[in-house]
Amino acid sequence: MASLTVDLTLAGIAVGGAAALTGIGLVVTYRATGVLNLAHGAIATVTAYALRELAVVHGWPLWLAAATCLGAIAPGLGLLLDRAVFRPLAARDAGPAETLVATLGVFVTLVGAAYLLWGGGARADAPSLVPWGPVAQSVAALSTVAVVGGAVAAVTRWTPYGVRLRAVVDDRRLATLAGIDADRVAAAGWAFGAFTAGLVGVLLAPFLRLDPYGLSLLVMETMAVAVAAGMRSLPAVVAVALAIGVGQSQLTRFHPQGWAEPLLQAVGANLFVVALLVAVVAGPQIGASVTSGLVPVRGVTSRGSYRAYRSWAACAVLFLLPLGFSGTDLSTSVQVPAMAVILLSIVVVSGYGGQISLGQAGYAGLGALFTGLLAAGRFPGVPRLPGLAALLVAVLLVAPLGLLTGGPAIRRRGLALALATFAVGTAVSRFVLAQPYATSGLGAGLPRPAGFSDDRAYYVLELLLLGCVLAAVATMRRGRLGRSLTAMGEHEPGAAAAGVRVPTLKIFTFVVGAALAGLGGGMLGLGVQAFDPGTFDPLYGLLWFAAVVVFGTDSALGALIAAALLVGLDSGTGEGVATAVIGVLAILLGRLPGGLAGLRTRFTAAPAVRVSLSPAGERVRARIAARRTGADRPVPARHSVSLPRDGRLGAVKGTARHGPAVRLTARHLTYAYGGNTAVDDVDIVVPPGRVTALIGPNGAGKSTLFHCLCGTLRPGGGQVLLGGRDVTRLSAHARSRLGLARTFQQLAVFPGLTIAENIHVGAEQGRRPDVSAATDRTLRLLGLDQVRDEPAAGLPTGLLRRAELGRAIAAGPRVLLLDEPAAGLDEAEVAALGTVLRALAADGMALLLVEHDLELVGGIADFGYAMAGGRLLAAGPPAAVLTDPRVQRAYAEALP
Ligand SMILES: Nc1ncnc2c1ncn2[C@@H]1O[C@H](COP(=O)(O)OP(=O)(O)OP(=O)(O)O)[C@@H](O)[C@H]1O
Repeated sequence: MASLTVDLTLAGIAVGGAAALTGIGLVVTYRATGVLNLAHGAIATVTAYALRELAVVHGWPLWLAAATCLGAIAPGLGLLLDRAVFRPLAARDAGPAETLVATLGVFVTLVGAAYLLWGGGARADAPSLVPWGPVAQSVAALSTVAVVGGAVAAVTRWTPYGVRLRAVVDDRRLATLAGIDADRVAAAGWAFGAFTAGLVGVLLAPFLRLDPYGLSLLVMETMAVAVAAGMRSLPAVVAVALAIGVGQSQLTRFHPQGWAEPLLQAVGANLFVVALLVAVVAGPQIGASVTSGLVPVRGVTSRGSYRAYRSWAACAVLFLLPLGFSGTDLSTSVQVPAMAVILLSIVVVSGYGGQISLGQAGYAGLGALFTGLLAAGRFPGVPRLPGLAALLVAVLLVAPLGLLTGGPAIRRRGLALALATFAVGTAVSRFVLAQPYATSGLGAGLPRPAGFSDDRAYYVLELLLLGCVLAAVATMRRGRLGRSLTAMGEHEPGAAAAGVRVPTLKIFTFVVGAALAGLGGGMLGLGVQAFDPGTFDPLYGLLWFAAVVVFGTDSALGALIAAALLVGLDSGTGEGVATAVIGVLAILLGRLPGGLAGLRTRFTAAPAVRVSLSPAGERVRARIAARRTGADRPVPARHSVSLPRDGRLGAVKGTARHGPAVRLTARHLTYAYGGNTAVDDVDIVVPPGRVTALIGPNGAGKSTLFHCLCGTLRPGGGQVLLGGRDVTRLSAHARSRLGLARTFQQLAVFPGLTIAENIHVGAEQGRRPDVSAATDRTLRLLGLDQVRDEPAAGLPTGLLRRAELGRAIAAGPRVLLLDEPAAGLDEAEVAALGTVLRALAADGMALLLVEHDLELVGGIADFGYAMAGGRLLAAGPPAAVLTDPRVQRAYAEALP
């Protein structure tokens, strides 16, 4: 017994050691570059194959092959990735979403390349650098971890590189300004990270299957240890890795009775997946807290244009083409509509809702599994159902499971959400799809619906279902739902401030996404008449996501083309080609803002002879031009876009619609960031019919107080009252529905919507009966009626500030909080803004103005508060506050 315990512990240490190496490599790369390298596992796989190629195929001595692989190939690959992929992204300040897609692209490319070069079968002859036996392996693993971890600690602590690394980690821009070559630091980080990946690959390959997908995925799962350690602490990485490794092997000792045994075995075998799930769902947020749309690539939104109709017609011909083939064997073609429905599920979640989902393969697999079980009469408590009914019931069963990823999405964003959805997809695959108790007997003979048993008839049925899905997806794009989704995807806090019920909408998109993926999976299962868990491997979740992003995340047409490409390439040229092609395209995307959709417009939007278009056509052209340049777009000279100084202020009348005037009150409000108290026992009152100003030097705590008032931060102490109602614990969107509106310091407009649509979003969330009239009135009031149909993307800042203000006031708020509304406006615009704000106050609205423009404050405020160091310094008439010696001293002290 004791020897069993020791043996299992040693085996666990060997696995934990490999996971620790993965974690160390990931953390170092992340700290040096800000990139969580999802391709780590693929680099491990390629290095392991390279070692086998040199030592086994070409007969090199093992030490020479290992030195070449670990000393040259793996770090060289890291350097290549740095130069070719990630440095260009860093140079143009690409967002976390683009970087994530690039790492996925690298992952998919390397896996596809490994597949093409070395085939898909598992290799049992990977050479081992470590003698067999648990003692030797665990000693080797521990000593490697000690050497690598110790070297990293020594380098970061005691060498000039370490100092530079720490400076870059703290503040990359500042470090660069101080003369540090951040690119070299990043290159070293990539080389080291790839070296550790290679080390893990060559250590693990002999003991596991060496196949392109399996090893890559396995190493990816072990990134749980880095995530659990908050991507920071190396000792924590090692401790978590060893604990999971040992726990995993010790679990193999337990053999409970009945259903618990396979479950326990599955938990044991997949403990890293469980740990990843727990770490991303319950652990700290990793990565930047991204506040804008996560998925950068949007297709051309010239919906309704001639070119769009032409593309759709071409696509329809492509999908109808197989029906013209002679014979009845369409066994490959039947996979295309099913795949298209699965990819459309990603379009809904990521393109429309702006949420990253890497786990759609899990839902597709569940759809196929449930369809099979229902059709075979093996679903517990449900009688055997005919094929079509089985498919539809399966969709209904899968839909609520969308909560599995929708739930984490409420609190998680960016990288954390990507990992959470990946972990959910992997867990579904491992705990359900791959379990014999769920799937036995479904390998073959899944019956198609009666009357659709031959390929041709079934293909027609699939086209009908695809048509229904396209119609449903198109309705999601329109009207209030479409605007709310776009707003949420492009600026989540902005959408919440406008009153969009962000958590509900997120759940909704994930539920619809799960239903569609389930439908596509079921169609695929019926199409190939078998349930194969391998078809829904978690890796496909990554590949399908990359494919959708490459063809324009919000483009339904792109999803159809991607589906045809994925199925067609693999069946026509051999498996692995589609993977490699999609991977390369995803990498290229980083070099081509706008994605393939952007590429399309590049060639088609600039005809040699410029034909003059109708006004609508010109708008599309302008929109395309903006996408190509990404620059601020000049506003057409013929438009009058200045703010009205007085003439149109009649439009203000009745702007506030949320009922009687109220005051906003903060009592003893306190907020601390860790140990730093940014707001300290502050009392303020914002009465109706007045402009109240809040001033103070940089770092005074104004923004933090502002966030506590509007609900984006939850104060640590004190109360916020709206009228008599305590709203301290209400979310931002709930406060907005009670009549509290806000603008943002950093512009919060929705670039994918027109100026009028931006304002419409605010008006319709305010539940006004007169949404269109309120939108028109607001456009007039702010002098925006001439640019109402211009897309917001790329318009000048002054106009966008007004559009944001318009969105806030169109909701008919009773209290309006403005965070530096004059930033980016010229003198005339500031003066006109002041006139509008005074008119709003005269109409009964309560306004709070956080502003650095003291002239504006002195000119329009009725009452002023001054803060410094988190506390109120002075309160009273603006002139008195501005000249208060304590306030002047605080400003003087804050000067550099
Ligand atoms: N996200 C954060 N994490 C940690 N500390 C923060 C954070 N945001 C602000 N702080 C700190 O809280 C204090 C108050 O910052 P705050 O941004 O509220 O001041 P402010 O008056 O709005 O400044 P500014 O006019 O420059 O926007 C500062 O010391 C700042 O460094």
